[in-house]
Amino acid sequence: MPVGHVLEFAGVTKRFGPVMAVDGLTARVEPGVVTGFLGPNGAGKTTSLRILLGLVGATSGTATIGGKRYRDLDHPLQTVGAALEASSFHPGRTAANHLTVYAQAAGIAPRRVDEVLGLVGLADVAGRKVGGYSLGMRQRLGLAGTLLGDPGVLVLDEPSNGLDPEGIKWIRGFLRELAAQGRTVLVSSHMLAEIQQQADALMIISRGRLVFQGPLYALTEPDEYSTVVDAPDRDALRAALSARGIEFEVLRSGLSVPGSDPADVGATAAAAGIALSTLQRRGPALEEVFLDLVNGTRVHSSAAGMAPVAPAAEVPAPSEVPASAPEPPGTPEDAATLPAANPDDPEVLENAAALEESPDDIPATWDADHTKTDSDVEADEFFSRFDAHAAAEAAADADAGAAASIPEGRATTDEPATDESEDQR
Ligand SMILES: Nc1ncnc2c1ncn2[C@@H]1O[C@H](COP(=O)(O)OP(=O)(O)OP(=O)(O)O)[C@@H](O)[C@H]1O
Repeated sequence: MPVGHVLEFAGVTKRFGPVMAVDGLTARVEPGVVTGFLGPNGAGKTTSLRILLGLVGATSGTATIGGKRYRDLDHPLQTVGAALEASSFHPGRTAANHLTVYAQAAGIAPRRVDEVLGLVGLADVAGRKVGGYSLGMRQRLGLAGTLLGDPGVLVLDEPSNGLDPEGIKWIRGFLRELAAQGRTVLVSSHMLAEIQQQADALMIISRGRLVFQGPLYALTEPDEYSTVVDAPDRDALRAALSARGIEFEVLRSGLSVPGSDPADVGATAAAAGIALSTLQRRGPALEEVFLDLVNGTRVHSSAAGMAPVAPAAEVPAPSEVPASAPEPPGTPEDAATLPAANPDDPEVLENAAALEESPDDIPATWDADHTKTDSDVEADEFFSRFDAHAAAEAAADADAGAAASIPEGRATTDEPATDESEDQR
């Protein structure tokens, strides 16, 4: 069974020129539960996750997985599965083909591709090109990719985006199951209503700063709750509460007793022989609490002193932002995330060559609907580095006179491909 790890953000700060994307984020994510990473658009969630995954360097502070930075992990793909965008797949490749490339590059057995596609409900469409997939299907494929290495940590950026209600229900159960197996599951979202259904614990950020961390129920304080009680004989109920010195407000729907426990109110009514028609606990609307936290009008003790105090300045578009500390190309983080390819494997080379497919192979919907995102660029970079690596290795082998010893099987995998799987891929 995969082992979950604690994720730790320690004073993480990231500046993009004048934009403070993440501002001293200190938080801890525990295994065994689904943790929601919540914040409005532009709050700094994706940047924090990218720092955790070594895709971008922090200006200061550290983010670790089981005490190690991503680049120091011995087996990154078997430790962390991450999906930061649903659309970072090449539209001209099939789902199975895509995952096969990743699996081969990481030395993961090809049968795992079929397993994970089955787990996310894509087995029947594994042979279809991803360009024809709906957003929800691409989300499922992203999730399948994260599971390839059977990792103990899952980091998912807005995984419910584009899912229909049935898909949302499915992913909720699926993530809970993964967490129940002891994995660490961190899921970002900008919608409380969505994360409320999925997560047991919450980390909320606003303008790059932590404004809450803890279990969902701790979002509100116990004294913010009241008991709403009513009886067919409301006058008798009022008299019984008053006789005990219990203060209440009169609502249309009954009597509201602030800061009380429904059990105590019920016992008072029972002692006076009053039958009740309503006995309910009511709290503040979580959506209001969330908005107050992100607007800075409510400060929670879990993030005391860290909440934003002033409205954010207008944020320039990324393209207008001069990079004060540009990321060096080919950082050690990049190298660590690039699994070694086996250049001798004919299928690896064939897969790499498939990327050069004619644009006619790409469904028209892709061109019409899709704008290239950072993640697409990352995917392209991944494959181009993959190709370059394979070509360099092949050239080195040829120089050494090793070309004649090209193996026929898959040196990076532990089982031969079947005819069926070859056809599908
Ligand atoms: N590469 C970049 N260059 C400049 N600014 C950036 C870059 N990436 C992010 N930002 C800025 O950093 C801030 C945080 O962005 P980030 O994408 O982390 O937020 P988010 O919480 O994930 O938002 P969303 O929910 O909209 O995805 C935003 O102001 C954003 O414009």
